[in-house]
Amino acid sequence: FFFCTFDLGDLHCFVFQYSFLFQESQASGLPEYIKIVEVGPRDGLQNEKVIVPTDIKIELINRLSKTGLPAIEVTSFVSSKWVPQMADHKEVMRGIERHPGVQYPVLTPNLQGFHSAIAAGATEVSVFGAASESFSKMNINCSIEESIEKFEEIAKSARNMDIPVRGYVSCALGCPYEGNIIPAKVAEVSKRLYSMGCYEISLGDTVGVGTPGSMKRMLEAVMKEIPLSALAVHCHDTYGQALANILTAIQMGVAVVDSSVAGLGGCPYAKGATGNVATEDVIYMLNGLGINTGVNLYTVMETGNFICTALNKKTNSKVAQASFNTGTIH
Ligand SMILES: CC(C)(COP(=O)([O-])OP(=O)([O-])OC[C@H]1O[C@@H](n2cnc3c(N)ncnc32)[C@H](O)[C@@H]1OP(=O)([O-])[O-])[C@@H](O)C(=O)NCCC(=O)NCCSC(=O)C[C@@](C)(O)CC(=O)[O-]
Repeated sequence: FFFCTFDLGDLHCFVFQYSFLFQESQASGLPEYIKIVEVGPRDGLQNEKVIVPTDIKIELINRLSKTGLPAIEVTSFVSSKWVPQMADHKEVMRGIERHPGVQYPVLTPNLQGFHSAIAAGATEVSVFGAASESFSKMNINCSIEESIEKFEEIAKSARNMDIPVRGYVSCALGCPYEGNIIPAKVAEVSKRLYSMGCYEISLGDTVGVGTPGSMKRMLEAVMKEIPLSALAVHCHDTYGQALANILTAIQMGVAVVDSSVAGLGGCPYAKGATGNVATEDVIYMLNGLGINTGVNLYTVMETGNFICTALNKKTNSKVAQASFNTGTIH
């Protein structure tokens, strides 16, 4: 192993990296590599009450691009009346530096959003459906069936333009309006998104109510319909279960995890739900399991520090909090 010192604000911290750990995952049957999809600039910021200046959003994404993250969700091409924080989507999309090998997806709810995104230079989009009728209506103002029709239009145009499409299924472990959601419904919506050409389905615990038990039951149902290699999990941490839920998913073979720097976030249409699991905490856990992510924990922590300072709030990352308190990352 080796260690190095670094400055985080006034702090001098030590980073220990145990390279031998990376051989451990092979022996345990866990995936050797987990792809982290950073959703902080979109999911993390969309619920912020005060409008974050565009140059801060661009700086956040540029910093994240230097951490080794393979995918960074940039913004969403939705109505500014619905989500005012994302109104500067074009400027953000046009303003960021793009690093080779990094994907920069954006959310598009309909063809109007898709065309605006492409015009602004997007090269990957995500459609976002739900396994709950009520959430679909509250979030995108249409039923699940109507949303599928809109997503099919996007998928068709995207196919013609060689644009990859990712699909979200919100409320995969519970709905803020309907409560329990049956796994069969999640599997059904996931299958429809996958069948229309979404290369990956991200299963969203939008309200963060899931547990390892409900995660397992939901994944078992979805895995009957969709190859494991096309699944991702997207966990909010409202009930403090996100890391346990992610561990359950990766023990079942899921190798793509969404997370948000500093644990920022929440959905404007899921009242009370807190942010996504913190990227720092996911990386720390995966490092400890010997799973490679290619992401540098220290630079993500620095980026978390940058955005928390800009937003004048405390990080939600336990790893960042502990490192600030003790001056050490193990
Ligand atoms: C989907 C709409 C637009 C439908 O909204 P609508 O009102 O039904 O749309 P419409 O087609 O009737 O058009 C009404 C107006 O909206 C405009 N409009 C129409 N489409 C667009 C567009 N794409 N971009 C910009 N403007 C648009 C359109 O031009 C028109 O403008 P007006 O003539 O009144 O000036 C609306 O409901 C909306 O924007 N919803 C936002 C939903 C959202 O962003 N939610 C948060 C993200 S989802 C989430 O966080 C969950 C996730 C993904 O993270 C996973 C998880 O955690 O589970």
